[in-house]
Amino acid sequence: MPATTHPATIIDGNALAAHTRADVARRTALLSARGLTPGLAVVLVGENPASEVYVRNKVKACGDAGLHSVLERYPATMTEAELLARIDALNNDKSIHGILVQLPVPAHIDAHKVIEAISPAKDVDGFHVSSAGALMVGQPGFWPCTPYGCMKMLESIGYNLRGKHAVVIGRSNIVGKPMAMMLLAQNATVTICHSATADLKAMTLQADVIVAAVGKRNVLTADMVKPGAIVLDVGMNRNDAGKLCGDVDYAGVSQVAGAITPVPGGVGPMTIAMLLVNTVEAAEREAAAQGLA
Ligand SMILES: Nc1nc2c(c(=O)[nH]1)N[C@@H](CN(C=O)c1ccc(C(=O)N[C@@H](CCC(=O)O)C(=O)O)cc1)CN2
Repeated sequence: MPATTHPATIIDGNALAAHTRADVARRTALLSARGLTPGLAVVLVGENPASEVYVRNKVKACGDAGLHSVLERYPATMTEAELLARIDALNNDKSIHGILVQLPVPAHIDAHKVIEAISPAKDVDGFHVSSAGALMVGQPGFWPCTPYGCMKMLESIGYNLRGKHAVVIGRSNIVGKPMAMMLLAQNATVTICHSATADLKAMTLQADVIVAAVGKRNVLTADMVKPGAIVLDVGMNRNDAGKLCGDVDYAGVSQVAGAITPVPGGVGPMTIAMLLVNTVEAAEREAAAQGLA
């Protein structure tokens, strides 16, 4: 058994998201007073029940913060060409500053092609190759909402990443890779682990910060965590009782870690809050381009 310290500080994603959304509401009010209301288009193709919840929450969060939003829902039979045509129309819609296509899309649609069709200026998910490239080279651009939210959570506890060892478990384009880039930009030493990592425990035991983003429960257990480490759980899974849980064995790890994010109520709410931040940012850039700033 690992040495037990004391229960970890819980990083409350709901509270931080509420605070972040209040700041978005303030920025939105300033823009609206100048005649430019930030607008988000959310496109959902098919009937994935989890996606239905997420897009509803995104639209509600927009309304609560004073943003304009449109939800475009299409049947799973929508063709890729039809979806690309809708994105083209939204790219040219002056009332829309941010566009997202909820993932996953049905199998007959190429998600990469769809993401690349979104104008980089409206890519508030931060998934476009231009956005990924900008993050990689430290240029202004939109950061993917989930890792961006993780960075805000670290900031909220005043954590200084300089010289710290961060281990990211997972190498997806929308979480693991951008997460590693963001940690690196803050001068952390970063290790990316994945399904072919020979000895995951040997890696995580060295980590001051661990981000678990695999999509599999109990990927990180208490014996894999150095006492006092910061643990961010990006996973969204169901346990045997059907209850929502993350990638981390929360009960065990929270006895060893210095701080930890819960699931639910951790990184998830921050994903939506950072989407609003990116959308208001896109609108602010447009306002500046129009000389309204
Ligand atoms: N176009 C996108 N698609 C997807 C993204 C994304 O950022 N852009 N991320 C995920 C889903 N997602 C947002 O879209 C998301 C997932 C979970 C949550 C959240 O708040 N979860 C709650 C629990 C919700 C529940 O009870 O089911 C929590 O963790 O507290 C927000 C957003 C994949 N697709």
